[in-house]
Amino acid sequence: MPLGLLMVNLGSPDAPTAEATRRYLAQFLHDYRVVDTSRWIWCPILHGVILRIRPKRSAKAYASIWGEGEEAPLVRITRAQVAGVQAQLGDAVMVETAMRYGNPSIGAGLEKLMAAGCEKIAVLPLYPQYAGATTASVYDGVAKALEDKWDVPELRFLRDYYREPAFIAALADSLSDHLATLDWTPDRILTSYHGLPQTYVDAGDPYQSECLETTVLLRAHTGYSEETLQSTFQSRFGPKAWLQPYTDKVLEALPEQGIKKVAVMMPGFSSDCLETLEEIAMEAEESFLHAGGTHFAAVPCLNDRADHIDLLSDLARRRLLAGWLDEVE
Ligand SMILES: C=CC1=C(C)c2cc3[nH]c(cc4nc(cc5[nH]c(cc1n2)c(C)c5CCC(=O)O)C(CCC(=O)O)=C4C)c(C)c3C=C
Ligand SMILES: [Fe+2]
Ligand SMILES: [Fe+2]
Repeated sequence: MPLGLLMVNLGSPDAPTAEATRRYLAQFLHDYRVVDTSRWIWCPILHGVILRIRPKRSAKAYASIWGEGEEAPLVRITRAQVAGVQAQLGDAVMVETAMRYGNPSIGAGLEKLMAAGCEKIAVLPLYPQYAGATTASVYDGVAKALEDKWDVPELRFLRDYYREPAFIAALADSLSDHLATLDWTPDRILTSYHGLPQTYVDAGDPYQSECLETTVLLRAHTGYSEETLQSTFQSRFGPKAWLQPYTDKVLEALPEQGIKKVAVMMPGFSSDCLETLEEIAMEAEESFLHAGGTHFAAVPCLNDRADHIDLLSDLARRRLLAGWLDEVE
């Protein structure tokens, strides 16, 4: 009987169309972990305004990064990660891809594993830093997918992995590999993390401190100073205050301070996606150059780099499957 490993990422629309994007955003933005506002207030705004306007705009952005594949970059890259980890873990473990929103769903992934006879399933949310909106939402998604089952598998979850030395080393190597392809050296390197409403952190979400600690660990590993390697937060949504400093505002202000060569890396994203490929590598680059910057580089996420596959396989073996593996091998 194989062990099951479900690798879960956020998800993307099924196609870069307004209709598919509306379906995806409707599921995503109904999650209380993502938007904690009372439904009496939120649903009229969501259905009356956001789901009428945003899908068209976001679909255009998705179309600009979609490429030739049938699936969105985030889904394609996650499948490549799953294939890499499956190759390393061998036949004792069956590895499946799942998305918190959209397809392939968490429910479909669990069904496949259970149909193959997995009675023990480990869940690896592909978020290095914990946030209620991401990691805890995966826990909810797994519980929800199992709520109509009489016979539920034994489950284990990974909470975060930003402190793993191999994660920090992979980030540092991906940065130096990318910088080696440039014929210029950045004056400033931003570590840009997805944002979160400030109120969530004030209420106790540890995400901000895990992001800041990631950058501290990366500084210690690379030797970059506090001034050179700076943390920022991107991808705001709505009018509330989100975690600061905001990546776009920092980038727009840097040229005036004489900092015109900038590299941005995104250590909170395990694979490239809309927020890295479009928001940073297209939009942020354009506004930085417009503000007077001369050189801009977006460092690719760890994606299916060999060191990332090694890290994910090791996390699965050491922090999820330990003990279970001895029983099946
Ligand atoms: C509405 C509130 C949002 C919260 C809170 C939020 C937290 C959060 N998200 C990620 C990672 C990703 N988010 C992505 C896209 C995305 N995020 C939001 C909103 C919130 N995110 C929206 C509406 C979207 C969709 C795109 C758009 O319309 O702008 C993605 C990329 C998905 C893709 O298909 O490529 C990722 C990844 C984290 C890590 C996080 C909290 C820490
Ligand atoms: Fe609703
Ligand atoms: Fe998001």
